[in-house]
Amino acid sequence: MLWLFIAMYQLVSFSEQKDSVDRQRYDVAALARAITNAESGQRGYLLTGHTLFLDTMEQGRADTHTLVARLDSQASDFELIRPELGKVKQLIHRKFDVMDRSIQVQMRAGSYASHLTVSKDKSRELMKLINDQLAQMDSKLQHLRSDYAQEIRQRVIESVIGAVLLCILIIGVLLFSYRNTTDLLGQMLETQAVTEQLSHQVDHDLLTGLPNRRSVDEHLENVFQRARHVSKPFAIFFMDLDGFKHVNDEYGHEIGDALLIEVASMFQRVLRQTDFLARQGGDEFVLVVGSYLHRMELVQLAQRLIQLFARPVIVRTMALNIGVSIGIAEYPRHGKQVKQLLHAADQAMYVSKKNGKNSYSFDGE
Ligand SMILES: Nc1nc2c(ncn2[C@@H]2O[C@H](COP(=O)(O)OP(=O)(O)OP(=O)(O)O)[C@@H](O)[C@H]2O)c(=O)[nH]1
Repeated sequence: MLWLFIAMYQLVSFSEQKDSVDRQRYDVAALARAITNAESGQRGYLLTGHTLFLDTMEQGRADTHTLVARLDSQASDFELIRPELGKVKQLIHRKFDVMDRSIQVQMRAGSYASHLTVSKDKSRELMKLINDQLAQMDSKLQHLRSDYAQEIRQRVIESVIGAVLLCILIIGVLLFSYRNTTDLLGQMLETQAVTEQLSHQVDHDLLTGLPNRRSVDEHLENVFQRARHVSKPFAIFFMDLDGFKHVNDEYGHEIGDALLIEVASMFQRVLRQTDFLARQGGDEFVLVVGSYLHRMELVQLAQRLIQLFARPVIVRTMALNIGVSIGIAEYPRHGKQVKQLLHAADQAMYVSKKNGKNSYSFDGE
């Protein structure tokens, strides 16, 4: 990570230095042009005598001074060209000296003077020396530029490798944390499933899967509160199987268990979704009819339940003859409290037993 950071920092730094070298080379080339312009102005004046050319010469001189000053100020960054720059400054000074003198002679002579040929040769020689120094400067700068370009290439490669490694690292970390998260999620789901199973076991009968006695109390309390609020009746069916002990005694507890499971599903098949069926214990079941309009509905339901046992119940190819005795208590007719109603339904069930079993009775009737 630190390596990538350093490589990128150096990449930016070398790019800036390369740009700086390019600017320096541009100035060197511009300096050569500025001196040539000044010289052209001088020649133009010497040949034609037009002072207009003196302006060109002065412009060239001014540009030359500006560029020399700029190269000088930047030379601290480019120590390697300082010797050539020093020589160029001296040569330029001499060059402009020669040019100025030839102009003054021309002005005084008033026409083309013969000695100007000497001055022209000197000027040419100086220009050649200047150009040689400028060429050397440019060559050094060009070398420096290719060194920087090489460094930049190197840093680009390092940055790309660093970035790829960083990506691999990030992906690795993400995959690792994803795996940990999934494991954690799996454990949480497992814990949740175990918790749900445990809470289901607390409220349900293990054999039949029906709600147990504990749930009956809870459910009845809710139904009772709602019924009190909206002043609507509800009914409790207390159901006890007839002849169940005989099945146990004759075929064993295992068949008795299977019969209880079968009876639970037979009951569920004739009930509505709003009815609540629970196993109270042993061969006793409680049914809460949460909503009905007429007592006749309760009678019909009780008859349907009894009718279920009109034929033997088939359990593992065995035909078992049993029945069901039902006691019914209605709210608010048979009691205004849950306990009272449960007791009333239980009592009514005993009346059915007494009346010959496999029948239903309403409390007190
Ligand atoms: N197989 C099995 N038997 C159970 C279970 N719980 C209670 N019993 C038995 O169920 C029987 C219930 O007794 P009773 O209600 O007197 O039997 P019954 O033959 O239906 O008698 P009546 O109600 O008078 O008709 C007892 O023998 C209990 O041991 C159970 O979970 N599985």
